[in-house]
Amino acid sequence: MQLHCTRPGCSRPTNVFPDLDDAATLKTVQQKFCTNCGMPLILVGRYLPVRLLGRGGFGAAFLGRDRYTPGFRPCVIKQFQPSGNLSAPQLKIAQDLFEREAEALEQLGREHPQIPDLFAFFELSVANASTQQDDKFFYLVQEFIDGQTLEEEFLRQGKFSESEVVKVLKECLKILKFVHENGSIHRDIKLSNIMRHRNGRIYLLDFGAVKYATKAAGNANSSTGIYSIGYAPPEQMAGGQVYPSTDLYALAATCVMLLTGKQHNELFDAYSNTWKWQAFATPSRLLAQVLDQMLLANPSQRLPSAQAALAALSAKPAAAVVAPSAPPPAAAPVVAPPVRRKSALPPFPLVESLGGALFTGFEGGLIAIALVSLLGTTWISGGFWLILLGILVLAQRLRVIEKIDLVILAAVTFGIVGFFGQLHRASAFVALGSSFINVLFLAIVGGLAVVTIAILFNLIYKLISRIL
Ligand SMILES: Nc1ncnc2c1ncn2[C@@H]1O[C@H](COP(=O)(O)OP(=O)(O)OP(=O)(O)O)[C@@H](O)[C@H]1O
Repeated sequence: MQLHCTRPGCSRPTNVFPDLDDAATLKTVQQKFCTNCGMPLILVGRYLPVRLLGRGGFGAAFLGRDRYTPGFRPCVIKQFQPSGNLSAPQLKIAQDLFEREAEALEQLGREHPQIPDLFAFFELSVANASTQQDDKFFYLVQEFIDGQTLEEEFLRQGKFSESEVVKVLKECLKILKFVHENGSIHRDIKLSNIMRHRNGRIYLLDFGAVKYATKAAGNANSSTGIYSIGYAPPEQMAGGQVYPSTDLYALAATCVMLLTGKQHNELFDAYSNTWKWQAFATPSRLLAQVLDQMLLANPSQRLPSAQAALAALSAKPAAAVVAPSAPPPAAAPVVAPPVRRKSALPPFPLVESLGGALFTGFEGGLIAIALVSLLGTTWISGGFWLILLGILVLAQRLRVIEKIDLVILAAVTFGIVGFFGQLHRASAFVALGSSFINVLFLAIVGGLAVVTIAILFNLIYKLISRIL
């Protein structure tokens, strides 16, 4: 069996112990030490670090096994190292803070199914041969989530669809609502701290509060450094007070990366202090409004809570732009991005509307053929035709169907009408016959007609938007 040394900087951390392949020996062996640096490998006699998962500025995360459970339950062992050379009183503060934050994490993990359970927290004093002093290490052991972080998914697949982003956003907001209502703030929401279990469930990982504990001991007056650049809002970057809305900003920054497939430095214009993400994605108006409200630089103007963001997401688009009740931003520490003058009408991208029109026309032609074939040229078939067309337009507008769905749906309908439609009964189309080619011809003509109307409509629409 392989055990991984947790001493930072150990030059040969991988240790192989063939005798530990035997489960009975693994359960009873007293201790094993790193063959390179002498660090004890079986932590508090129980947890076995097996593999390094990642190393950050505050320590490292290891995949571990719990040898006190029958199946050697997998777990994640997180190691935090207080920054700098701390004096004895500073180290004491670090210990107290770490303990307090671990208690908060224990409660959150126990009570919320989408926050990993905390199994153990402990500190370890290990002699350091080169300094002749004891090194102190802090460990948290928590539930292993068998899945992938959104960062891994993002690097593999690129941008997410709008519905995937909305799912992630809503799930995280619900978890944050619980976290905030319990008096905690995550402080470090980002792609690598959101995980999707293999069963699809979203988890929130890595509460920065524990990092805060180890850092704050070094500089009790500052909260600097407990954030990730690109995700953290101005108040956090400036080392100021953090609020629940600090987490909302970071979550929205995460979502715009997922929506656009771009890194935050491509989406944020530091010169004008504004987000430019809408140049790379055209989500529904409601989602765009909510994300923009979460991304406001001034915390007093930002959506104030996860509950407010969830409510805004299920509100009608116009309601989402209403600013939250907040104190006036007179003495605001940060500059809010300039409010863009928006047209009273929603954006209507030309390419999207032409695609939609082509699809609607194509489908309209096919549905007309099917209905006339089945019901004849009656008021009933006309009424059905209008209802079905209305549903199609609405489904596109609400983005229930979009992009590749349109092509698949058009192909499926075309196949059904072409192969199974009783076309010969359509008196209006008898002249054209019921062959496959004629169906295609009719559908294309229908599509082109609607495209022409859509172009005219778009021109008129733009004209009205400009006047308004
Ligand atoms: N509870 C967990 N279950 C499964 N994997 C985890 C868990 N916690 C962390 N990981 C994995 O370990 C990796 C490293 O975690 P860690 O929190 O140390 O780093 P990070 O979040 O990438 O960096 P930083 O410390 O800068 O925030 C994560 O990216 C994730 O893949």
